[in-house]
Amino acid sequence: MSKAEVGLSVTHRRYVPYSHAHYAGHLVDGAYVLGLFGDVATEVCIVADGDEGLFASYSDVQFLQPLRAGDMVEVTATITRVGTRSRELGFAAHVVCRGRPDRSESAAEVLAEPLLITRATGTVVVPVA
Ligand SMILES: C/C=C/C(=O)SCCNC(=O)CCNC(=O)[C@H](O)C(C)(C)COP(=O)(O)OP(=O)(O)OC[C@H]1O[C@@H](n2cnc3c(N)ncnc32)[C@H](O)[C@@H]1OP(=O)(O)O
Repeated sequence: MSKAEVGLSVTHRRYVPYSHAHYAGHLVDGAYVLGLFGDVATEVCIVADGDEGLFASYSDVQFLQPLRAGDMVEVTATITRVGTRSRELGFAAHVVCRGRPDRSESAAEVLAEPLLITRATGTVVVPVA
């Protein structure tokens, strides 16, 4: 039986390796964050419906701030609508720690406030219960 309900959420936290730097200033491509959203959506589907689910579409994606190699990023997916087999999810990615190369090569700090870098809305589809 489905446990899907509005408000159910899952959070993942991950270090962004320097191997993923893609642009000047060690910026990471936007697709990297969408990959993280896919992973956290998968766990939502498992928790709610006992299946990995399939990502059907994004209705909105906003890249609000850059993500950089060396960041510690937290991604959250929250169910915002429950259909028969579809579940609409709201996504947010926040940087919680960031490097301080001005201090030393490996210096880094916890940000005073998590920095919202990406927001999205998407729909996953699960099998019939
Ligand atoms: C968790 C993350 C996983 C991934 O990242 S997987 C990798 C990327 N995704 C894929 O490869 C998926 C490829 N797409 C598909 O296989 C199919 O395409 C779907 C399984 C997603 C849907 O196909 P079908 O099962 O035949 O859909 P239907 O029976 O027409 O509709 C079932 C429910 O799904 C909603 N829906 C279908 N397509 C979309 C869409 N494009 N955007 C939003 N919703 C969609 C409908 O409305 C309905 O909803 P209601 O059950 O609540 O009534």
